[in-house]
Amino acid sequence: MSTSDGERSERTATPTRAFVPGHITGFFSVHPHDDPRKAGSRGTGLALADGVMVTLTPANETAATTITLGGEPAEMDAVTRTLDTLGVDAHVAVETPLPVSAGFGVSGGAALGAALAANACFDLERTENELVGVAHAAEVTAGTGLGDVVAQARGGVPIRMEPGAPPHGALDGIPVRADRRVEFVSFDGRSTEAILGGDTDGLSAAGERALATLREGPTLQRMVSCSAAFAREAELLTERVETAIGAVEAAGGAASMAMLGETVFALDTGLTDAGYEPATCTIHPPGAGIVGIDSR
Ligand SMILES: Nc1ncnc2c1ncn2[C@@H]1O[C@H](COP(=O)(O)OP(=O)(O)OP(=O)(O)O)[C@@H](O)[C@H]1O
Ligand SMILES: CC(C)(CO)[C@@H](O)C(=O)[O-]
Repeated sequence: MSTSDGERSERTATPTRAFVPGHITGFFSVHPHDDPRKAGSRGTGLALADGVMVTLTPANETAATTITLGGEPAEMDAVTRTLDTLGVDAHVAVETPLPVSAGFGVSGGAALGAALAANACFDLERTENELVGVAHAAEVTAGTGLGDVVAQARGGVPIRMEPGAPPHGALDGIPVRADRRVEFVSFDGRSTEAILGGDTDGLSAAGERALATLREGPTLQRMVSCSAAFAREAELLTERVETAIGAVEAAGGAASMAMLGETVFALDTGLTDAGYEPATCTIHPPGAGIVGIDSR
């Protein structure tokens, strides 16, 4: 029996929270398509225990969707489009310890968190794949990402074998320990929209080569070395990123650049051993999900 509108609104007044892991892309290739659910990227990345917490509160009947990032009013096209597609208006509070526009997938995380929280809060009765599809399409259309949402929904060390949201895309992954340490230093942000809006042919060719090499021996170590080869071939490195990756490698570690930000990530204590003072984090094997109701 379907739920009546009255019953539905009774069950909707409570704020709902979703957690989405951060996601560093190591390498990627761009695969456009007219249907944003089929568009996306191939590549690989790391899902991180530092992520995006989204608290969604239904807007009252006259109010439109509003977003805050770290308590400040913010525009996030991917989030707005997600809620528009789901046909709901809400206040979306996004909290994250990660820097925005620095290669950690904050916009994709906010969109996916909003989709999951809206589904619970408004009793929308969508499946996980449907919600991932809505958030992925919103992120692709906004121009802020191609593969973060599907990777964040999965967790761990996802390999994006085929582009797009379910059922179009295909994901695999590299098995890793849950508490595997990752370090990062973020020098500056970089506009994902600007890079994706430019010529991506050379970058995509380098991404396809990196994926082929990774598939010959899919390990975490190789994921990072393929990422470093990609970053160099795609000519995305800035001087300070190149210097930091070189310093980690010289100290015997593995590092690369987080796409798309001026950020270096390293396995274990790679950046510390090279003399940097990095932020530390761990790989997060589970994917995104609802974490509870905010009863305040
Ligand atoms: N203070 C802010 N700094 C940067 N971006 C902001 C800010 N507030 C809102 N935004 C919005 O957040 C989104 C950031 O998307 P972007 O894809 O650049 O970053 P990301 O998702 O954190 O990382 P990446 O795509 O590099 O992994 C954009 O839609 C931008 O308009
Ligand atoms: C385009 C991208 C690097 C932006 O973070 C990511 O979404 C990806 O790997 O598709």
